[in-house]
Amino acid sequence: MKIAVVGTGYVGLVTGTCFAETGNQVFCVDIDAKKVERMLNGEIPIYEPGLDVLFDRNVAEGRLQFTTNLAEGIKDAEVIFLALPTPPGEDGSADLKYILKVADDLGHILDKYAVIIDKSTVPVGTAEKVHAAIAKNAKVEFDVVSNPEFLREGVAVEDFMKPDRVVVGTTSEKAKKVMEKLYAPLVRQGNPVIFMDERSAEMTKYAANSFLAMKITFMNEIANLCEKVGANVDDIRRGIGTDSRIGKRFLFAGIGYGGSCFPKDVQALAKTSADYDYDFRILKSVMEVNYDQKKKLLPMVNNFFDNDLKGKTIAVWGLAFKPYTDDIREAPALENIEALLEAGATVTVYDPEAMENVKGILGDKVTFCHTPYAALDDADALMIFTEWPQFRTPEFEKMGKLLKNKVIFDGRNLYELSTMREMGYTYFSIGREKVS
Ligand SMILES: NC(=O)c1ccc[n+]([C@@H]2O[C@H](COP(=O)([O-])OP(=O)(O)OC[C@H]3O[C@@H](n4cnc5c(N)ncnc54)[C@H](O)[C@@H]3O)[C@@H](O)[C@H]2O)c1
Ligand SMILES: O=c1ccn([C@@H]2O[C@H](COP(=O)(O)OP(=O)(O)O[C@H]3O[C@H](CO)[C@@H](O)[C@H](O)[C@H]3O)[C@@H](O)[C@H]2O)c(=O)[nH]1
Repeated sequence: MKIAVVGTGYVGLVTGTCFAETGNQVFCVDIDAKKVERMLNGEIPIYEPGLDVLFDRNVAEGRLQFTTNLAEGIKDAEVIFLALPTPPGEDGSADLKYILKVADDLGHILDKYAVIIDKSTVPVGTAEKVHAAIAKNAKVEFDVVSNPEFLREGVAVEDFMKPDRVVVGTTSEKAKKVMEKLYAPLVRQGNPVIFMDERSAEMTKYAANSFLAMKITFMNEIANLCEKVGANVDDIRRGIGTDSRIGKRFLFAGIGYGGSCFPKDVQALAKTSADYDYDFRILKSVMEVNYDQKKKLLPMVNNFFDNDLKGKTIAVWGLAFKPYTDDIREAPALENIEALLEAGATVTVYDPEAMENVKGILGDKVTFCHTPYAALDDADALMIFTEWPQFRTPEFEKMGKLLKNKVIFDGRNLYELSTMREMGYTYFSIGREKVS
């Protein structure tokens, strides 16, 4: 098929590359001329494991092309993906200006039937708005379909190529046939394309993200209670996760959820609820608890140093909001580092992928180190914010020699309490007893 992808950010690039890999002819369109220039030079603009290989192959074999010109990109395309940003507006609702601008442009240039696909996460009613914006000027027939994306950063290729399900919202039989053809190669392993109307598809995306954010938040609250009653949240996770009605995934207590999706999508669903005069109380709690959870380690650090961080050096392992990505959007590490700096501490940091992005924000306010151990040299304590695999089995003896105090504040529960005890560390984690 001939496919156009408008917006070559995270989702657009994965969508375009994966559809090229399954034999389609894909044109990616982006307004960012520098980004397009880099891609035309064969450079992939994001870090995502496994995507580079597919990107290189499909560019080399001519199935994946790039342009800044919308009319060139959509020429003869049967489907046009809109993978554009939907950042939170001032009132928390998803800002549709990028999508509606492209929709308006499409109305002027569409010259044959095409299915326009909302791939971005957009509130209920957006497909109708996109339809109206195109229809204002369109001279040809077209359909607008809602097809939300469920991929996770870090495992995006696997999620896209082997989706648990594909959700398609359309009430047009013609568009349904096109969507079935489009997704046939991806769902042959037996996972379904679930068809529904546009509004239900739009809600499904917000319901999925909000449910997962709630699941994590529930475990974070259980963790907070575990600390008070003397129970271990990891045991609780194993104890309840084995119940197939609950499931093992997304039960890891920690330093709060971050990233480009959960925070903004929970907020946007709350805004939709308010718009429709519905008081969605669970969502409000999820947001409140997560706000506090992200700062959870700070009182422990302050308390350990008698509320005086001036002159102290805190080493930080992990900046990305989760492993296998360089994405730092809403990453818990960032606001904790800001608080440490504010309190007068010096901060040394290490992250295998995200340091370049953090340099753009913190500049020389922190010291960027080339190895995890370099960050520990003469530091008073270690804080951990991202569960990169290389942090899981470090050399504790070497760490103990580098650190001034053998103390770790772990926002990801990476270590066994027994190991920490044996190695003589003071160890704070989430929802488990303190080791001292
Ligand atoms: N990042 C994820 O993991 C993820 C997963 C599922 C869904 N989503 C949703 O997908 C959407 C896109 O997210 P993202 O992370 O890929 O966004 P992004 O900000 O990384 O990328 C968006 C791209 O759109 C481009 N753009 C803006 N205006 C344009 C225009 N007029 N014409 C062409 N290109 C234009 C930007 O230059 C940028 O490259 C959002 O709604 C997001 O909520 C994201
Ligand atoms: O048990 C868990 C699982 C996740 N997290 C945190 O939750 C956040 C989000 O993690 P994850 O869902 O893996 O990352 P995203 O790439 O943001 O993916 C989410 O957001 C995407 C954008 O909408 C959706 O497409 C995905 O389905 C959805 O999982 C991160 O801060 C994680 O550290 C936890 O704290 N505990």
